[in-house]
Amino acid sequence: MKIRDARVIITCPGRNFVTLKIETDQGIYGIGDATLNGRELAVASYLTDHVVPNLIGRDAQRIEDIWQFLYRGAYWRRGPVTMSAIAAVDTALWDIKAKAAGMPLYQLLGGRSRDRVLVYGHANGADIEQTVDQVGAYKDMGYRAIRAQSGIPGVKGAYGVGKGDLYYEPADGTLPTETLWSTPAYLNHAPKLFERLRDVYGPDIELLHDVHHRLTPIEAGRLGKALEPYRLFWMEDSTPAENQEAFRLIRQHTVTPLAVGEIFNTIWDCRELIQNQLIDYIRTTVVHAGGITHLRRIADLASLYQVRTGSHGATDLSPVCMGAALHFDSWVPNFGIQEYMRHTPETDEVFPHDYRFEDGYLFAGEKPGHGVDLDEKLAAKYEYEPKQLPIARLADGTLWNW
Ligand SMILES: O=C(O)[C@@H](O)[C@@H](O)[C@H](O)[C@H](O)CO
Repeated sequence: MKIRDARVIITCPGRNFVTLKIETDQGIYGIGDATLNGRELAVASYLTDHVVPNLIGRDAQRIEDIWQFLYRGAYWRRGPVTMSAIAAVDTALWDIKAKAAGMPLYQLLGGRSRDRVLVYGHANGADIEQTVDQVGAYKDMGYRAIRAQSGIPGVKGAYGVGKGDLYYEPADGTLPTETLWSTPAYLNHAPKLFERLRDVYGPDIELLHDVHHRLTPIEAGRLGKALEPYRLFWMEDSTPAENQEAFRLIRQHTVTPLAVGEIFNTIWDCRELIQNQLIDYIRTTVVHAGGITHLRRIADLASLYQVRTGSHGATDLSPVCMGAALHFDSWVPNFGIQEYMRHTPETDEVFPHDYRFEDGYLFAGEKPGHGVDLDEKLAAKYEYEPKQLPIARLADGTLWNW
């Protein structure tokens, strides 16, 4: 089965998505997500200019060999642009293989390890009471696990606070929006949010929180300790993770479970975190960590150390990534949870799919492949719009981590 054609399709039904479509000489095609929020065109060019010419004429069934060719063959390894491009090819090829076999993708991976995929949604509010109401709204929609974020008095544009609708989207400007950050105000505020949430909703609902890389390791240890009485499912990205060793300090101070990995691209970014048991959940995704082929390697390493998966699933990952992730989640033995931020109805229309949400769970569909398609005519109506993620500064003007 030879690759006859491959091309990149960019569409912006409210936000930008980059999709790779690979066609074979046997009429079967597959699609893969290549979206890198705020840097979309870099991956599109990497694919169109450097990857696609290498794909034409290759055997579409040799997924592993093509992965190795793109990773080793470029000489320049790793990085979000390279790995998102490789992921798009890999996802499209798994889609093709599963379609050719007439099987949903999870069957090819080894079959189901579970019937349904536990997901968490995002509740956020301008203040604690609004977040409390939003958590209630998510509970009413059936969610069993909810990430809670709240505005902080005196901190303009604190992370995770949307503009009041279900479809929070941080990449909101042609040039980055400037937000403010104050660690002392945040550290005083965050435990109060979770104290209130446990008072209102009791001990059973799963609560999660994203620190979004804002703290130093010792501050993260302090926060984790302060949150212990409220039994979080996890505390996410509490400190930047370039220095994996930094997590040892956090671990020494708290038993709040730790999650990290949405900006990781390869197994090398998390090897020490996993092998030293410094985290509980690894959040790498299909799209940013080299596709199903590489994600499987990361999950297998993690399983040796009882680290479970918790894939990133924000709206800047397209429904193609979500579809592939759900097949992966249905199979992977050491599954933890899947993030699920809803896409807008416009996005869902551009990417018809057979996964569905019910009672706090997502269900991968039974169609051959990963079950997500792209309506190219509709996609063409939504032109690319340059949009970047915000930045954060301290009150004195120092650039901080957004
Ligand atoms: O946990 C998450 O989902 C967030 O960290 C993301 O929304 C992140 O801010 C975006 O994916 C950035 O593009």
